[in-house]
Amino acid sequence: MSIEARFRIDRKDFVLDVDLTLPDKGVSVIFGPSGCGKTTLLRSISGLEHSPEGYLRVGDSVWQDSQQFVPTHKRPLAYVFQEASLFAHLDVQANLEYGMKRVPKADRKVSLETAVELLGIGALLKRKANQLSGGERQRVSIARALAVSPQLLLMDEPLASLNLERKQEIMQYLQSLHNELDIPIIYVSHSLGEVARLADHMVLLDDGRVTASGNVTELFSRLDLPIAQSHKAAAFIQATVAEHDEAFGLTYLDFAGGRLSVLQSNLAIGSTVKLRIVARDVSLTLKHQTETSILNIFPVIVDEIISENHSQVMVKLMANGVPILSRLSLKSATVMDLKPGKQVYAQVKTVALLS
Ligand SMILES: Nc1ncnc2c1ncn2[C@@H]1O[C@H](COP(=O)(O)OP(=O)(O)OP(=O)(O)O)[C@@H](O)[C@H]1O
Repeated sequence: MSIEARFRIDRKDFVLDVDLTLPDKGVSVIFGPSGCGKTTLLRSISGLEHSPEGYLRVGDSVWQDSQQFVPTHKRPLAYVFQEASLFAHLDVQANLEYGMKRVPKADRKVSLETAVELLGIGALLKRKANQLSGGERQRVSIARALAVSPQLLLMDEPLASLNLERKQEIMQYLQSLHNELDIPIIYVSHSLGEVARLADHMVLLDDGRVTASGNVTELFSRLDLPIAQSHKAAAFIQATVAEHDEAFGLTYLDFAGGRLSVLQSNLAIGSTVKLRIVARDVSLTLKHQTETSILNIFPVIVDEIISENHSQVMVKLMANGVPILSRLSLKSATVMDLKPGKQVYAQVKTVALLS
């Protein structure tokens, strides 16, 4: 089953007009510039915004159609905002129990203990909410959202008010939520870093309209979308931890297109990881080079080339079906006579391990 959402909200200077199908598993990120309607879309899903002609189905439950509009408080969802909104005078435990008590026992799929453990807040339970740091407050808000065992979790830039260090820390908790819970998450963000680490599905929103919606790996490698034109353009791939090489301090990762190495990690053999390969770190050669310091080399087929400006091109490559991007000078592309269908070798300078 999926999530199906159709809304039209008319405001004086802004129209949200969307027709979306989202997976009912994993994290779907709504991504777009400030003012494009991300929060309005999330509010429409929650029922805080009423689009008269709207339609919303989550799995097999219809929350809105021409006959009915389930009010927000009756929708089995949880909403995490940018700023944590906890009861300042209550301790963390009481804050967590507050929402949970409204949920009938039979519907409690996430126990308080699980929520506490997933967000690492066991040591904070007796602390008053106004004695927490910003990052701790946000972790408690997320745990409180989980404790109501929602069928859908909505998160509106939950990391926006935190500094980089706190962001990284909470991101780890969000990743483990994603791995361990079966609750679909719709997550608003305007950070490509968050999208890269958390998203399975991405919706690009621009001026109230959906410009693309699909699997993250696929959207990041689409040359017609603005993400491929940003200086951070990158490919995201899944790989499996194959081997640790103690002698050289490396870990080998296998993906459909070959074997990659990263600095040795303590990841379990056989576990799945997400990797980022930035387009400007990928160079191409016509022959397999052996006299090079670059370790990560694999064959690829040129799929598409677009010119970015008068001196630079972006090349989409396929490594046995896995898209990889390479940003090159126009001169290199011309000298190598790159064209769709040509087989070349990708040399990757840096592979970043995201999870
Ligand atoms: N209550 C409101 N009344 C009228 N216009 C509003 C209201 N809330 C938002 N808007 C306008 O609707 C448009 C979409 O706003 P929205 O908050 O959904 O964008 P956003 O993509 O979430 O932005 P940001 O990333 O800055 O949070 C904007 O033009 C905004 O000014």
